[in-house]
Amino acid sequence: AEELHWCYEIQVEASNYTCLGPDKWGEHCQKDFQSPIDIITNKVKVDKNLGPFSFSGYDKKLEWTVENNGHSVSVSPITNGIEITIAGGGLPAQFQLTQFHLHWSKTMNAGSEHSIDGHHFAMEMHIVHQTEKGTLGNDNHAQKFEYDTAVLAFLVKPGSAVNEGFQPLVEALSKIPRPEMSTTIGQISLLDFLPNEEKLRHYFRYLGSLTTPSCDETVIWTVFEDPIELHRDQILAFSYKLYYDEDQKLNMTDNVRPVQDQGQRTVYKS
Ligand SMILES: Nc1nc(-c2ccc(Cl)c(S(N)(=O)=O)c2)cs1
Ligand SMILES: [Zn+2]
Repeated sequence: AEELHWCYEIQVEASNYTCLGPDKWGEHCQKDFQSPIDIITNKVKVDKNLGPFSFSGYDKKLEWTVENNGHSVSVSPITNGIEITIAGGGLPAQFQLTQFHLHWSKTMNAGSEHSIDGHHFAMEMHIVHQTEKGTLGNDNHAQKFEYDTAVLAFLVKPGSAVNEGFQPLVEALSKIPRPEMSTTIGQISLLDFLPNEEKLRHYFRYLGSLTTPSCDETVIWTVFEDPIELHRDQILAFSYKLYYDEDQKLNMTDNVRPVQDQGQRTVYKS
């Protein structure tokens, strides 16, 4: 079964069991510090070191590549040299943006990977940043750290208004129905996709993993408390315009890993 590719539960049966669902994912996926988790708000601990983030390049209007990668829609900056970075927010270093992508469902309370007090949202957007693994400070008091990935997670709920910032991405979806298809969108900034900055002060923080194989336990997770609002039709477009398969038989939807045990981990809040 090793040569079988990983997939989400909704694909297992549809693919005639020729792919490995979440309970069978290999590599690090069966270990104890996995993501996503259910965030139980009355158990979180306030950490006063969790200050505001500093975003650099988030306001830059850029071209972006939008790709159907068979598991999600992945949006990467065409930067020609411009670095988009985050720092602060209790992070141990500065991290560079690599891509953002989303998870979603047709069911408005089943499309997020993290849940808050057992409640799932319609979608979840992950903005993925990397830093070179290594040490902080000079080597006599080097602080080694293994967490080389920082993901900013935004929950999405259906609202009454169209979210104009998302329209270019929503309209691009019909151009990339099948895996490996890509297109470009642009002159857009990351800020166009985010709630306005004063809403970015309230967040949860915990240490976990990639929510897709190889599930490396190298991720510093930030889950913002305030959801993004998209119109219901914008949310549904992801499930209706995108497919998991070449034959366009299986809508790309429910690309959501089930929540994992929190174990002895503490969730902090800003
Ligand atoms: N092939 C694919 N890779 C991903 C991916 C890559 C890096 C990361 Cl950090 C994540 S996640 N969901 O943990 O944010 C997902 C999605 S689909
Ligand atoms: Zn993700």
